[in-house]
Amino acid sequence: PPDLRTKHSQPLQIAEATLSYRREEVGEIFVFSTRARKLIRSRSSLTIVDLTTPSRHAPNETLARAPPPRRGAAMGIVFTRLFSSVFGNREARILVLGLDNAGKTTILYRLQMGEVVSTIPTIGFNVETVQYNNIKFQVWDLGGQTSIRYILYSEYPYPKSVIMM
Ligand SMILES: Nc1nc2c(ncn2[C@@H]2O[C@H](COP(=O)(O)OP(=O)(O)OP(=O)(O)O)[C@@H](O)[C@H]2O)c(=O)[nH]1
Ligand SMILES: [Mg+2]
Repeated sequence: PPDLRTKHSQPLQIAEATLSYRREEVGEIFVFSTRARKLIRSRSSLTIVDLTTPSRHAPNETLARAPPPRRGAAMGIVFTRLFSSVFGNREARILVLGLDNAGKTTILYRLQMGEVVSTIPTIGFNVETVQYNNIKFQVWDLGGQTSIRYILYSEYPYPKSVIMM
């Protein structure tokens, strides 16, 4: 696994939360902003986000939400394009990272089952294989609560891609 404690550390603006992140030259990152409701894609390198640095917000306030997006059509198209363009027919492992209450588990089960299910805060992680069109991917959804972030992220097997929420 990448060592999250090395390399450059720069501020990253995500949904009004200023986080500290460290860059690893391994792949790509996809940042899905629930607030801006858009996907920001960086082709240059995978950025593994170290969320152990406290933000200026309390955890549950950090991603204060805009009104709920219309789930369904728009998001489906976004993810179809995203995963088709990147993975083709291959299997891929994807890591979903983000602060607690950001909507990571919701996205995982929305992708897998096509509907929004009610969630509870994730202790540990969820791993699901999601078949989406002709793409099969293994999604690791890691709990975002402060006390478990660092250990899980640093022990996580090397991912192909990251969805940061
Ligand atoms: N309004 C709104 N609420 C959302 C959205 N996505 C998720 N939620 C709600 O936000 C709450 C937290 O969602 P989760 O998916 O459990 O968040 P999480 O990132 O998995 O949180 P942890 O497991 O604690 O890291 C739930 O009540 C969801 O129903 C969204 O796009 N809009
Ligand atoms: Mg969760």
